[in-house]
Amino acid sequence: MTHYVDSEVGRLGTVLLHRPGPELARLTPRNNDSLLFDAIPWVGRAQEEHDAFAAELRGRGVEVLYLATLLAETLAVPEARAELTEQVLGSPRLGDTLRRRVADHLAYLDPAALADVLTAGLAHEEVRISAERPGGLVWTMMDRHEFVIDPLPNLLFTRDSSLWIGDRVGVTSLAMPARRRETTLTDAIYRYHPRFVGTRAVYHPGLEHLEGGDVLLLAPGVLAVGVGERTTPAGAERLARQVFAAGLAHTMLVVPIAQERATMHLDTVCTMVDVDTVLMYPNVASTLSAYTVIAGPDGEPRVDGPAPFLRAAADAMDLDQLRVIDTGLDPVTAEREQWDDGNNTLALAPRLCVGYERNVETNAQLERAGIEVIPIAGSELGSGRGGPRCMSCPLVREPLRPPAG
Ligand SMILES: NC(=O)NCCC[C@H](N)C(=O)O
Repeated sequence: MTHYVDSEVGRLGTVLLHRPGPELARLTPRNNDSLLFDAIPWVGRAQEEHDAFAAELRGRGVEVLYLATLLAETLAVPEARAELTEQVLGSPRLGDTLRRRVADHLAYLDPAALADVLTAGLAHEEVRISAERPGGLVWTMMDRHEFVIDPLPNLLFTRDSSLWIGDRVGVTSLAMPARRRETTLTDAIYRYHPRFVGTRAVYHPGLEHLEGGDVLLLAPGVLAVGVGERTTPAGAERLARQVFAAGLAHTMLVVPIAQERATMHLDTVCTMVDVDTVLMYPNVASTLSAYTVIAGPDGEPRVDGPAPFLRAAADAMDLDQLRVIDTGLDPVTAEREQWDDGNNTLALAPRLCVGYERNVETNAQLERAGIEVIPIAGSELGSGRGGPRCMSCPLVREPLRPPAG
């Protein structure tokens, strides 16, 4: 099985999604902020919206892989099961007595049920405690609203926890505590699932912070990496070293973005909709800048700039200029639609993308510019602040440059 991605827009062949499940039902007004959701989603409706998104992809010939299915299949491999179980049991929050109770609880679960616990977490009242099997001091002193294993509601945003560059997978290094455990799951899937045997890695979670939503494959050999609330300058430098050493890219544009929630990743303000066209938040289009990083002769990354992002990108991509489509017509509409992930489109092919239907102005702008938009509902999915690009991790795209050999 060859997985290969060298652009944002080559015809999409295979994508990894996560159908939201019981982990969303863990969200409450007490924990939604720390779990990075802006509201409490209606779980059933979020699932319907997600199923409709997946159906649109399948209807256009895209193979949809589900993270929970891959995880359950991965957990059938004894080494993977042992590793993922040890990881959650290794939490210093548990203490020895509660650790034994949780270990017993997990030991009886079949792979699918264990996958549920690893994604939805384990609530205080779900641990089997009795006079013969006491919870000990930690369990007794715990608030009943606390989790023994934290849920992962942001797994929905598969874009951030892994990414593919060429034929290599990068398992990222997530910055926010609420998301860190996600990469233990993606890492295990790529290392143990039979589908990925022989896959080489270009990044791993022990490295500096880097999130997939910050990485755009502008053209074969040219990456853009946002640096802001999530990805750090050190993460961008590390990725540059890794991709240059592996021969996966020759140029990386490092793009500073505001360190705030509305612009948490580069793909919240800019996505590609054609080989030479980006959809961009107009309030930043003229001010975004970029440092151009290339591999020096000694292998050390060499840094130039900053220069205006659009200029630097066009130069790196060997274009006269990069075509820009604005989201929204006036600043207020633009700000509203950016917040609702208007910029966060998923390209299925050049000039064909998926976008949230609510971003009426943005979608009209795209259509006027000759880009077909497949509108999907996202009133519930969007409560986690992510759109179609955030909710998808492409594993196969038709190459814009055929793979060497
Ligand atoms: N690439 C993206 O912009 N992903 C959206 C992630 C949303 C999630 N609630 C987060 O705060 O990390």
